[in-house]
Amino acid sequence: MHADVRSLTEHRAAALALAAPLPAVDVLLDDADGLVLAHDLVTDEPLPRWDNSAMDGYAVRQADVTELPATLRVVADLPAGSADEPLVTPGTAARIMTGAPVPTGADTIVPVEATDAGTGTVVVREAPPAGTHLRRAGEDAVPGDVVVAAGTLLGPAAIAAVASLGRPVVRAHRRPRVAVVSTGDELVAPGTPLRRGQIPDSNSWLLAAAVREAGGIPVRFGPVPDDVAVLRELLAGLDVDAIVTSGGVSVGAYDVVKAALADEPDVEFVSVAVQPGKPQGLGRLPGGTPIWTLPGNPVSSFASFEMFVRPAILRMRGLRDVERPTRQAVTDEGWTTPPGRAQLMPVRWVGPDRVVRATARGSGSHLVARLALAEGLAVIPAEIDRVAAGDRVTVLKVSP
Ligand SMILES: Nc1nc2c(c(=O)[nH]1)N[C@H]1C(S)=C(S)[C@@H](COP(=O)(O)OP(=O)(O)OC[C@H]3O[C@@H](n4cnc5c(N)ncnc54)[C@H](O)[C@@H]3O)O[C@H]1N2
Ligand code: MOO
Repeated sequence: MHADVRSLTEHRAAALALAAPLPAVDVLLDDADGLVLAHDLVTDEPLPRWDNSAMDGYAVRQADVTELPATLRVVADLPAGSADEPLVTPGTAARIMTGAPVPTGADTIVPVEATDAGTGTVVVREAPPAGTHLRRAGEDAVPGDVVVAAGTLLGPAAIAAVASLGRPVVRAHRRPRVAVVSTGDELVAPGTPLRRGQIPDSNSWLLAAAVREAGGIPVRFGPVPDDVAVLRELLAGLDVDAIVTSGGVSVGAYDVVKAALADEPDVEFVSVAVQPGKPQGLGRLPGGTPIWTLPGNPVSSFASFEMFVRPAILRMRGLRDVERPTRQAVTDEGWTTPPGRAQLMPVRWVGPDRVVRATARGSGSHLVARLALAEGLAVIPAEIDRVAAGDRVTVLKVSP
């Protein structure tokens, strides 16, 4: 392998090394969904906070219901939320609803279905063993327990756990704001009439959606012309956490991204032994903002984002696991792969463990329309020159 060619793994590590979890901020629970908790959330109270009833029924003393039927005097009525603290003495019961604190003296809950549902007195026909239908203080968590660990993605269940501790605010990593800049004189906004040579910009939309899907906040620019001064000015004025560009990084005469960043000491341009996605750049701008410069071919942009940018965004959000799930599959068809380069082949499922290429035309980096069929990227190692029908491949699951 040529000295300035990097392996997919090496470039991925370099891309990820640019990212660190963003600072934590206080976030209202309403806004916490999808953020990542920045510290262990420890309870200082038991959960449940007190013994409470798991059933609508009667709180009784077990000794009073050993012989059945038993008639007990009802001394209290305890809906959920009741602050009453009655005493259940021998021969008495308290009517109680699910969630109400169990009164002192009672050790058993008799469901209403096992009684005559009386309010002055109650006849108990059947009684469960002592302790039944009682939800004990601390059986969910005791003081000092980590209820939600740092690094947890705050989904519905984790947010419920936070709320149940009585915390209206959590400290979570803020989402990265990621500028997406597509470059190329040939590009116009979708909807603009095309003259010969022009095409609609699709990468800024692709990358903005990919940033959002990765949990970042995209700030989309594009298309930016092949003008070094314009691009430099745009990049210098950005107030974001990271930047992704598309286009202008190969060896063409008008490769604007490469030209604009050529003198940046902390930005490097390399060839990566992968197809699609060979020409790549990455590094930091003078203020420290990480930048990944992806090739302009749409499938190359897509695959490069998957490999190099998505994991970095996940890390900035505070996630520890930044990998896509993979699945082993058998391919129903064969294809050739470029010698000495790993291949990222867009595939779709044709059975639970079987894939074919998303398009029969393969991994061609311009096949943007057919890219929409891709459900995964088969990652074919650089040493493999040919994939045969029936071969096992590792598939990165990229569709939601
Ligand atoms: N002589 C060589 N030519 C090329 C090489 C090489 O090694 N030697 N590498 C090829 C590979 S591989 C790739 S990938 C591309 C990467 O080129 P750039 O990153 O400089 O991208 P552009 O030249 O700007 O564009 C390439 C292609 O993609 C289209 N494009 C660009 N931006 C968008 C966009 N936002 N939306 C839709 N389509 C876009 C553009 O029109 C070009 O067709 O270089 C090869 N060439
Ligand atoms: O490596 Mo390029 O990304 O194939 O078209």
